[in-house]
Amino acid sequence: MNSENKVAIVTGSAGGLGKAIAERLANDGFNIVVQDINNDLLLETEKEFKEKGYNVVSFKSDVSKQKEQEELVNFAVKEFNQLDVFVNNAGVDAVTPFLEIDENQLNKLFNINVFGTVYGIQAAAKQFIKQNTKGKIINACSIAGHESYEMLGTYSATKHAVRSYTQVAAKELAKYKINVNAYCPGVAKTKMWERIDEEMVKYDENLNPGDAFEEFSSAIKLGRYQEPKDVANLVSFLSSEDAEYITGQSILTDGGLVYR
Ligand SMILES: NC(=O)c1ccc[n+]([C@@H]2O[C@H](COP(=O)([O-])OP(=O)(O)OC[C@H]3O[C@@H](n4cnc5c(N)ncnc54)[C@H](O)[C@@H]3O)[C@@H](O)[C@H]2O)c1
Ligand SMILES: CC(=O)[C@H](C)O
Repeated sequence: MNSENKVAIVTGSAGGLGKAIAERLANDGFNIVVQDINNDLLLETEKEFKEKGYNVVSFKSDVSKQKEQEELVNFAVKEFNQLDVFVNNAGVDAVTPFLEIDENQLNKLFNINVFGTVYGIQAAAKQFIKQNTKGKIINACSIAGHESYEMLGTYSATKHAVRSYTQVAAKELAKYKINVNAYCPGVAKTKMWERIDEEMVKYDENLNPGDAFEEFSSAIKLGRYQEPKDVANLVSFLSSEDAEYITGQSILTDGGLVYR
């Protein structure tokens, strides 16, 4: 294995936090595989990154399919010969009162946020074991993995499950020198929060567009909402040798919102 040319996969990286994470890891010197289900946006991001001089390839797939997570890892290894970091970033949201949670919502959110993360951990870990190298797996959790939010019940439950799988995978995979951690962002202005705000406003006649986002953000002690680069900074650290002695942790990066 070539320690000069480390390779990272970032799922859900056509936009939002995943794109910022992929760009930061590229600047850290990683060869990057960007992955997303949104092919148009994915190709745009790949083109933009290539123009910036990053060593990047793209793979369109659905993280909720076990076989496609395996194919993603195989693709990375075919392109770059090895895998060092796998970031399970892809995720989806849903906003409803508890009494309106239905089968479709449960299936969609658990399939992508939870099953997708499990399949990603498995595919990456099997590759690290085959390579006989250390490896780092980093999952997208959330403040909602530490605290359960009204109107975000299913989403919060999926992020609690991600925290749980992060712990158990860290325990079981430690013997292979695989670190498994998670990042827990707070409130970042991505497409996800645009959708959450839009839905929350629909359910509350006292809210105007932008109010739900402002309400959540107003509790942040450092006085500003999260930028994608704040999240990328943490993922960069968790991907580095400096994080070698950290495993099983779901680390908050939220500007002072949830205290654990
Ligand atoms: N934005 C926030 O404030 C915030 C806070 C805490 C945690 N998070 C978590 O961070 C991660 C990224 O969030 P974001 O705000 O960038 O979201 P986003 O919606 O802006 O981007 C998510 C990306 O994932 C992709 N995706 C969705 N389903 C997919 C699938 N089945 N397979 C592959 N790709 C898929 C989307 O196409 C999109 O490009 C998510 O896991 C989210 O839960 C976000
Ligand atoms: C979207 C998210 O995870 C938090 C609730 O901001």
